[in-house]
Amino acid sequence: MSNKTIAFIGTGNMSYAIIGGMIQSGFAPQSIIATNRNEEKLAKVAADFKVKTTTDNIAALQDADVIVLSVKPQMMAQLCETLQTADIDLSTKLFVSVAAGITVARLQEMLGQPVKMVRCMPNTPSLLGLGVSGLFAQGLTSDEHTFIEQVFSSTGIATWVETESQINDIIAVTGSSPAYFFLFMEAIEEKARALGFSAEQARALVQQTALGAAQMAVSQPEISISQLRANVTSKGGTTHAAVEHLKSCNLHTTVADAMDSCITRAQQMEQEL
Ligand SMILES: NC(=O)C1=CN([C@@H]2O[C@H](COP(=O)(O)OP(=O)(O)OC[C@H]3O[C@@H](n4cnc5c(N)ncnc54)[C@H](O)[C@@H]3O)[C@@H](O)[C@H]2O)C=CC1
Ligand SMILES: O=C(O)[C@@H]1CCC=N1
Repeated sequence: MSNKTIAFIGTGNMSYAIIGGMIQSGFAPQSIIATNRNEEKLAKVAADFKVKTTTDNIAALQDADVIVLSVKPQMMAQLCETLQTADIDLSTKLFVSVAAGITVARLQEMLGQPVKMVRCMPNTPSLLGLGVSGLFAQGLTSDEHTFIEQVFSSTGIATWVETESQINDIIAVTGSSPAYFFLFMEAIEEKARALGFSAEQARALVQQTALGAAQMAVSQPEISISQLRANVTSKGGTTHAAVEHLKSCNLHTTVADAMDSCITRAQQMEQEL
């Protein structure tokens, strides 16, 4: 494993998940710095992962080789302004932004110089080593490329895209999509409760079924997902009735439209921020 130090600036949900995945896969806690302006959030990261923590972004910037910018997109300009005014040579650092809707060119503008920048679009299952991260960068050394790949493949699957605009597609397909699955689970859970199952039973039933379905897809790559569905669906049976209802409500089109809304929103943010 590389001896680079990596700092996560703005360690909230997403960076917590990435750090968790890194620690689980063997990164040394002392090579990771987590910052937040909120001491309570840092106390949890320190207790859970034993990484270094600080509320001082500039100290983290000073001490790290790789800087992951992980604040909400709307907070990014303000953060970059403080980093830019620190008396530190930013050209010696490798930056990674996990923010949706801010281009490399705009991030460089926010930092006041053409720093080396990786766009990364991770997702929260990274915490369990089951994440997906889309990566885009230009001009990395092979050492930098290897390090970034080590970090993000430690949290699950890491996949490089050729054009920056594909990062917006990755948001729709994997960055935001855990929420689509949770929404579907919420809907089943809600109906299970309406049918009389206790809250505890409803939760256990829905999560075990989601896990089982995902695990069946993962463990049998030779079987298409639509075939796995067909295997549950007896002709003229109960599943058929439910699936036909979902199809009659245009589920496929609805999902595709939702993913287009996700991409459109990322493009709008690129203009706004
Ligand atoms: N949550 C998700 O599923 C995903 C999020 N992202 C991206 O990750 C970024 C962070 O999102 P979340 O982790 O969900 O947000 P979050 O709000 O949970 O975390 C951001 C943290 O940054 C801290 N913060 C804000 N300004 C700061 C500053 N100047 N210095 C130090 N700390 C500061 C906040 O206290 C907060 O805890 C966003 O840009 C988002 O687009 C990307 C992929 C998935
Ligand atoms: O909702 C968002 O904007 C972020 C990016 C992908 C997941 N969460």
